[in-house]
Amino acid sequence: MSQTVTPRRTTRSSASALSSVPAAPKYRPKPSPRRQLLVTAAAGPKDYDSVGELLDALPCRRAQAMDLIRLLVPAPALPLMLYGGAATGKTRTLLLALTNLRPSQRLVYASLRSLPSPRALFASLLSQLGATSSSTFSRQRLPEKPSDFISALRNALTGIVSQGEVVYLVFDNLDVVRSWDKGDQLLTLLFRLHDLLQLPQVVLVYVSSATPDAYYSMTGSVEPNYVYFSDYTVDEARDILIRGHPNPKLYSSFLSVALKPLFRVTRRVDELSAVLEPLFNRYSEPLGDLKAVSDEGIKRRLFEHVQPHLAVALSETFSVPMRASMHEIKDSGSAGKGSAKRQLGALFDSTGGSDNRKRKRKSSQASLDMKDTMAEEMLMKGPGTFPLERLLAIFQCITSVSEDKHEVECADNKEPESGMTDLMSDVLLQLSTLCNSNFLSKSRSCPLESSARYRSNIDEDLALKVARSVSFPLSKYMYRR
Ligand SMILES: Nc1ncnc2c1ncn2[C@@H]1O[C@H](COP(=O)(O)OP(=O)(O)OP(=O)(O)O)[C@@H](O)[C@H]1O
Repeated sequence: MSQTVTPRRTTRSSASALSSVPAAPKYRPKPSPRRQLLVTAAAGPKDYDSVGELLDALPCRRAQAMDLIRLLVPAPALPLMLYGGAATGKTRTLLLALTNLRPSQRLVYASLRSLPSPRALFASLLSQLGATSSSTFSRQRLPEKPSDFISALRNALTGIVSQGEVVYLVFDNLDVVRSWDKGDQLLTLLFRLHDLLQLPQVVLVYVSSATPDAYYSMTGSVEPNYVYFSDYTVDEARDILIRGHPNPKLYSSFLSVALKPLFRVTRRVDELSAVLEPLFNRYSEPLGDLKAVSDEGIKRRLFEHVQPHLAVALSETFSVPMRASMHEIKDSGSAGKGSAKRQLGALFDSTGGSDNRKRKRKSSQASLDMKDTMAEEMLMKGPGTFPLERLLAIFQCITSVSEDKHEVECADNKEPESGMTDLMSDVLLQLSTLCNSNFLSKSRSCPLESSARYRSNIDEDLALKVARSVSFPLSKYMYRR
């Protein structure tokens, strides 16, 4: 029965309608009878229970799971793209939805984040399809050229689908490919696979933290169906964390004090769970054998007990992993250091670093008033964007200040402070980590410069805390009107 169902083809506008469906089950309209039928059809005769179990295992991702079950039904199924921010449950939902489909299916899964090159990707796919173990492909003869890869892939897939199996070919963390050498060419190839393979029993699934717009210039001839994974709200994160907890009542009262501050630092439910678990043990310590909070007084006592540990957890969650030693940072040379330091005082202002002191001296009361109004307007607009060069310049200044302090400490035979010794120079890696964790977001590029611009999503308090953790005197350099 499921074979005859052809999934609806979404357009970009219907995709955005999809994306606007709230993730929380309570807001989702009841599925129509037709939709329920499709779900049951996809799940197979005895599987209604397992669809329920599947949805239970995916708190706050009910809408996406239902869409996936419907859209993954073979065949022919159009390619599918799952997109949304980091750790929004894309992989988890997809893999669980796939396990819920009929048994005669083959999953070929490539996480591009863990593969270093196109060649490694080709090798992984072919080996999962059993093609590399056959006499036709020895390890030395793995295809280098895309055309050889396509023909090897088609051969391997044809053998499998001719035996009645459906193959799901999943490309997870697709956005990573954009940073590969000739990544655009590979992406074009991956998006054209549907046309190149011409195998309706092969369902292509792309998973990306970048939005579909990021791939406009390289889309294939068939537009995929889209499923959007919105960021979790704090309430959704709370629902996910409480699910399956052995003491949900006490955990819930703990989360009411601990979750919000941590949620400002990370929205990843896996990270939150890891940080919260030991804190919860601390929180419940004063209760002894008691399993619940009986009144507000006890609640307050428990909060006071956990508060210092929460503060430590917050500062630990802020600290960025650091790898390189100060010796590596010294490679940037001392010649540029002086000039970098001279600029430092103006770098954190809201004007992009332009010096407006001279003009200020001359300003009349009217122009001061106008400036105040503009400042207010800027505040209302929120943080502006900045180019990568500006971030690099700030980073260089921070490392040069840290380096100087380190040198003074060494000269005084003092033990250097820990944060100072390991500021790393790999700023691009940090930039990507910051973007992935939503501390920075990539904004639209400037039409004149045509280079990417970034926006900081953190507030001043957090910036000051991070600066403290690396002993950088940020407040000295903050621009105040
Ligand atoms: N709704 C949820 N219920 C339970 N766990 C979840 C949920 N959403 C995410 N997680 C957990 O968060 C972690 C990240 O989830 P997952 O890898 O599916 O996210 P993703 O969107 O694919 O992330 P990325 O884009 O970084 O690859 C996993 O440990 C996963 O189990």
